[in-house]
This record gives sequence, C-alpha cells and structure tokens, in this order.
Amino acid sequence: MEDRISEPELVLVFSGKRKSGKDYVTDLIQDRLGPGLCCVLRLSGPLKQQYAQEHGLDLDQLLGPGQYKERYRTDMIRWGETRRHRDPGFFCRLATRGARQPVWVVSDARRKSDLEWFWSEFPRQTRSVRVESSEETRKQRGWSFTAGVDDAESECGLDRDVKFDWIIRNDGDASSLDEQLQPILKLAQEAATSSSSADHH
Ligand SMILES: Nc1ncnc2c1ncn2[C@@H]1O[C@H](COP(=O)(O)OP(=O)(O)O)[C@@H](O)[C@H]1O
Ligand SMILES: C[C@@](O)(CCOP(=O)(O)OP(=O)(O)O)CC(=O)O
Repeated sequence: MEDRISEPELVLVFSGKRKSGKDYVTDLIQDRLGPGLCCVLRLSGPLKQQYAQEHGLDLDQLLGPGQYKERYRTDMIRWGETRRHRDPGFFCRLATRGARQPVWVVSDARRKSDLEWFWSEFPRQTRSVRVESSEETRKQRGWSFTAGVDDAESECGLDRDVKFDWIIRNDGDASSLDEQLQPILKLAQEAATSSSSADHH
C-alpha cells in the first residue's frame, strides 16, 4: 500500500489481557533500546484516532491508561470489528506506516488475524510475545470483569492455539521482569546491530 523504504529487522508482537502490562512492558523495552532503534506501535492507535474523530471524543484520554477509555471500550470493539471484517490488515497497515526503526514492538495484538498479518508480511522477523498477570494483580491495577469485553474476541482471540515465542509473567517483581526480558533484548540488540552494519555496506 505505502512505499516502505526499509523493512524491520525484528518485529515483536505482544498480546495479553487488559492490565496484564502490555504498555508497561513494551515501553520498558523501548527505554532499554532507545527510540532510535525501537518504536512501539499500537494497533489501537489508528483505531482510537479514527473512532475519536467520528465520535467527537478526547483522543489523549482514549490513548491513556485511565478510566475514560473503559466507557467506550465495548462500542470501540464493535466499531473496530466492523472495520477488520472488511479488511483484517487495516489497522496493522496504518499502525506500521512510517515506522523506520530496525526493531518494531507491537504492543497490542488481539486477534489471530493481527498475528497472521505480521507473520505473512514479515515471516523472517516476527516473534510473538504473551504478557501474563494473575487476576489478582490485574485487579490491583484496576481491572474488573466486564461481560461483553473480557469474554469477547478482543480479549480472548489469542487464548488458544497460538505458539508464543516467549511468555512473560508480569506479577510485579521488577527484577524477575528484567530477567525475563533479557533474551528478547539480546535478540533486539543483535537485530539492530545487523541493520546498522548492513547500512555501511
Ligand atoms: N511490572 C509492573 N510494575 C509496576 N506497574 C506496572 C507493571 N506492569 C503494569 N503496571 C501498571 O499497571 C497498569 C496497567 O498496565 P498497562 O501496561 O497499561 O496494561 P495493558 O496495556 O496490558 O492494559 C499501568 O498503570 C501500569 O503502569
Ligand atoms: C477497541 C480496542 O482497540 C481498545 C484497546 O484499548 P487498549 O489497547 O488501550 O487496551 P488495554 O491496553 O488492553 O487496556 C480493542 C479492540 O478490540 O481492538
């Protein structure tokens, strides 16, 4: 669709339940690698942008971690699903447009079609990562079960039959999180290095 100047060297596609810490963990990875090497891409970014515009909502609040987005979640899910049914790669293409860094961290895959899009566009580079937290931890972070959300495809689409390359337990201990992220950071650093050496040839 768009003219991509260069392909990424590594695409880490994250998924996980609400309040499992997808944003927290993917931001941490970007902090460690730096914004020159690594960008965080949110499939919900272009979705929220378009949804906010059509409904006259506050985009910054929709993008933030607070309660505001929860008011609109059920309707946003429905709205996004209509779009995805017409074109499953719609939000993936928009979210990756303009990404130039060698390492892409996609923070919020929710459906098989999201992962399949990355596997098919970037088969060599794509790795899938699941973030998991106990219900108790998620409750401490403000989660409570909502029918129509937590039992719907948006939250459960990747619960079964997906082979994850890594599963990260994010139940609060910073040193354990650091340790679990080491192999991912190592791979990302190698990918970034190979892209910079390719640039010099
Ligand atoms: N390991 C962690 N240590 C401290 N706070 C965390 C950790 N993981 C998540 N959080 C906090 O929990 C809340 C939910 O995390 P977030 O990354 O927004 O989850 P998700 O994107 O999966 O819904 C945020 O306020 C975040 O800062
Ligand atoms: C309509 C959504 O894109 C809303 C996503 O919002 P967030 O990505 O902010 O969600 P959490 O981080 O899990 O709390 C969900 C979808 O089905 O596409």
